[in-house]
Amino acid sequence: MIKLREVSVTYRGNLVEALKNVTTVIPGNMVSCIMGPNASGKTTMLKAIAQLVDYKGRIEFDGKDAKEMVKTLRRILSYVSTIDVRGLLGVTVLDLLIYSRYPVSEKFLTTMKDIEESVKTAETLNIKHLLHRKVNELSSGELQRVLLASALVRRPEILLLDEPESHLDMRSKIWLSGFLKSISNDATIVLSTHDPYFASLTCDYLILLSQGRLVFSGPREHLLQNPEVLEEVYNTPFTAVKIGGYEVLISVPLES
Ligand SMILES: Nc1ncnc2c1ncn2[C@@H]1O[C@H](COP(=O)(O)OP(=O)(O)OP(=O)(O)O)[C@@H](O)[C@H]1O
Repeated sequence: MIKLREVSVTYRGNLVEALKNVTTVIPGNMVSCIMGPNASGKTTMLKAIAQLVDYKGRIEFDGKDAKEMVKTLRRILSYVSTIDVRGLLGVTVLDLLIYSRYPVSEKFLTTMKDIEESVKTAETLNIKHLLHRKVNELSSGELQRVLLASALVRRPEILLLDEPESHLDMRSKIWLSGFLKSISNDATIVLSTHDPYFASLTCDYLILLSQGRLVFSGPREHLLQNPEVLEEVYNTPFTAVKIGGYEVLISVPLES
């Protein structure tokens, strides 16, 4: 369980207030989604949880202050954002996966276990054929899978994903949704997304931000029954529809 208590983040001195007094609880061993319009603070919230930005307030992992467990978090937490790796010129996918194991690797040098785990993870995510390709030459969708692999290769207990479904085609999105659900028994997963369909298909728990403030946090069913919460934040109509017996949220004009 991750607890945020009155967490605030500012940038550029105090000029930009990206997160304002956010208090919420993110359940363990589930998939949680952070939603909200552009610039509402989703990435900042993930980065605060990952201890990648300074914040006021308190973040706890299972009751322990995150600021006192930074070393442990390097081992048990993976944070993934597409933007961060675009500059990795010449690095192969296999290099990236092995490098990503560094915090959990047994020795300073690469071990056979690191290589085996990297190949195994690549197999699981159907990217074995990409292992010797250069990261900066991949398509955006290929890169998205590779990044997920780089996060999973160290078997994290906490997995933070910034817009993991972006750039994925529909079939891959559905695959990703099922995959994340299938591993959520063993990991606490928090992702940010712009896609209400993907969020309602994938997440057990939803968090909604608007202009840095928490507007809603609770089980997905609650938001499905009250889509007007989303409508107010996005200023656009949302509705819950049943597809194949599964209820999801979509955003479409209700009347023409
Ligand atoms: N490094 C930074 N320096 C200054 N301002 C920043 C920085 N990072 C984010 N911000 C600002 O903080 C606010 C929240 O940004 P953030 O990236 O967290 O939003 P977001 O909800 O993830 O946005 P998007 O959906 O557009 O990706 C925005 O106003 C943004 O301009």
